Amino acid sequence: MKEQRLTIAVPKGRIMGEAIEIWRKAGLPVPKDIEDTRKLILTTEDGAMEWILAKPMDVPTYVEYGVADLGIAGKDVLMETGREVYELLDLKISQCRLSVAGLPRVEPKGIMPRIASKYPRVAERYFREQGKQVEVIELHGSVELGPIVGLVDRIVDIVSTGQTLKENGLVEYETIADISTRLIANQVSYRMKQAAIKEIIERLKEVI
Ligand SMILES: Nc1ncnc2c1ncn2[C@@H]1O[C@H](COP(=O)(O)OP(=O)(O)OP(=O)(O)O)[C@@H](O)[C@H]1O
Ligand SMILES: O=P(O)(O)OC[C@H]1O[C@H](OP(=O)(O)OP(=O)(O)O)[C@H](O)[C@@H]1O
Repeated sequence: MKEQRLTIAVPKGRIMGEAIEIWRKAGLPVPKDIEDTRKLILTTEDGAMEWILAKPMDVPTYVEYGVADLGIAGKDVLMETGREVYELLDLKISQCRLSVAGLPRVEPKGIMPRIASKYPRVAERYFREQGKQVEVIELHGSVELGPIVGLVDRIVDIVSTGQTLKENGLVEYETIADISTRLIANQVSYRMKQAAIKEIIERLKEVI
């Protein structure tokens, strides 16, 4: 594996813990001190892999441009960014769904209902495919606030346990997609570093 040193873009935040766990279970090297450092680039002790710690939504960007050979990204992020990367493996972690939600028993108003989302492209596409004209308003978090404060009629957001919706008096109307975390690759790296990448895939497959 030494001749084929790999760089992987890993999302900071909730996926990272689970990704580290699956990586360790597969017997793959994880940089020392990864859980308690502010450093953004870390190398494994054997020098075989470099880990770039990125914002979840930015992981496919590093991979498409080839500064990372591999990446770990939610299907939601892949759907939203539409980056040209190969999706190699479903890691089956951080499982959730992307849904349409809103206040109970309240129908969308007007000819252009408003939709709030951290996923504006996914939301646009979903309603367009349904033949519905909507105005999508991009928010960067706490999206559930949207319908409560009267900003929007509906939200498109991640639902996992449903607790956030419930505690904020919202209900789920439709599921757009089931979401889980994927291993992705740069298209050129996948060809040039095939041996090292395949070894990682095989080891991960054994523990998924
Ligand atoms: N409640 C949840 N339960 C399970 N998985 C989730 C949940 N929310 C998000 N995810 C998955 O985890 C990924 C990363 O979520 P995380 O909250 O760390 O990112 P983020 O909100 O985009 O982070 P940041 O706000 O720091 O950019 C998402 O892209 C999605 O695939
Ligand atoms: O169904 P649940 O288990 O309650 O999980 C769903 C919540 O988790 C995510 O939010 P996150 O914690 O990432 O915060 P955010 O609103 O800042 O994105 C998502 O955007 C929902 O708000």
